[in-house]
Amino acid sequence: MWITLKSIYALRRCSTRAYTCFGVRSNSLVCGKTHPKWHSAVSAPAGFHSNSAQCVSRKLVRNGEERPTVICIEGNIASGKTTCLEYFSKTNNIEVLTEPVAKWRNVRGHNPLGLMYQDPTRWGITLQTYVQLTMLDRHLSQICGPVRMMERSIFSAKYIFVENLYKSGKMPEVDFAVLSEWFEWITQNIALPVDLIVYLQTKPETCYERLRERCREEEKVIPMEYLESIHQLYEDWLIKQTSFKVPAPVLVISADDDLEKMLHQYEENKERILSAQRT
Ligand SMILES: Nc1ncnc2c1ncn2[C@@H]1O[C@H](COP(=O)(O)OP(=O)(O)O)[C@@H](O)[C@H]1O
Ligand SMILES: Nc1ccn([C@H]2C[C@H](O)[C@@H](COP(=O)(O)O)O2)c(=O)n1
Repeated sequence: MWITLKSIYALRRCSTRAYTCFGVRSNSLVCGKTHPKWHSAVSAPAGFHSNSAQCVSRKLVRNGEERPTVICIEGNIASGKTTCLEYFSKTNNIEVLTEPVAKWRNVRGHNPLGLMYQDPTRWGITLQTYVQLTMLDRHLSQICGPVRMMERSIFSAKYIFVENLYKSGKMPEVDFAVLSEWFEWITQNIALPVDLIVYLQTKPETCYERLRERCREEEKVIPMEYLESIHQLYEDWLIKQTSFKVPAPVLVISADDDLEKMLHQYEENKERILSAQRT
């Protein structure tokens, strides 16, 4: 099975078992340099699903590059994540990666985000499959500085949005099963390090107001209950820490305040955020 990834990887082998063919390809242009096309042609153990315990760690990792500190900004829809990233983008040596919403609104002329809001049962799987792919691409994209700040993560895509669709009865079980299989394969086989999660904690009411103000066409149908469900899932994941594994320490920033106060809070927390320790 050949897999094409955008970044460079080497397969860290930790077992002396015989391997069959498993390749990783890179075709990306990085800071002006083109990387060799093919990297690492090693293989997965036969039947790796059933005997994966024999291979303690065989994740795909970057090839000799020093990795940056990775900080993910998490929060409800319209909680202020992009605005927060805009603030940090003015700081030297921080690479800011916003969510690829433009792609979710236009993939080869189709709008899976809009379709999902119109008919979540039919199109939830379509949007979330694409979100998973594009978020993976974000996590794996080439390093351009010592600190990377990302809007959300592949983890919240699954633990919050896919979970919400499924739990609310809007995603068929088979769609959820397929997405879960993909997610588990990805996270078990590819190293996706996160060093700090900054959770912008808001009341759902605040998000509702900001959503109305932002007025994104596809989101006009979002009711308050949707924001409440997303809020609850975030709280269970990052505050109570009772639902899913939290991949990094969490810094909670209360984000209901007006813009001026928020910018002040970001300034105050800047050192703490940027000095996140690599795990
Ligand atoms: N602290 C704030 N007070 C009032 N409005 C805000 C604040 N932060 C962001 N906004 C506005 O709310 C909307 C959503 O913010 P945005 O940063 O796009 O949220 P997200 O990226 O989390 O969806 C935008 O119109 C933005 O200008
Ligand atoms: N996995 C995801 C991630 C995001 N969305 C939706 C929610 C919003 O309508 C839009 C962008 O989110 P924002 O950055 O504004 O919080 O994408 C989703 O449905 N599934």
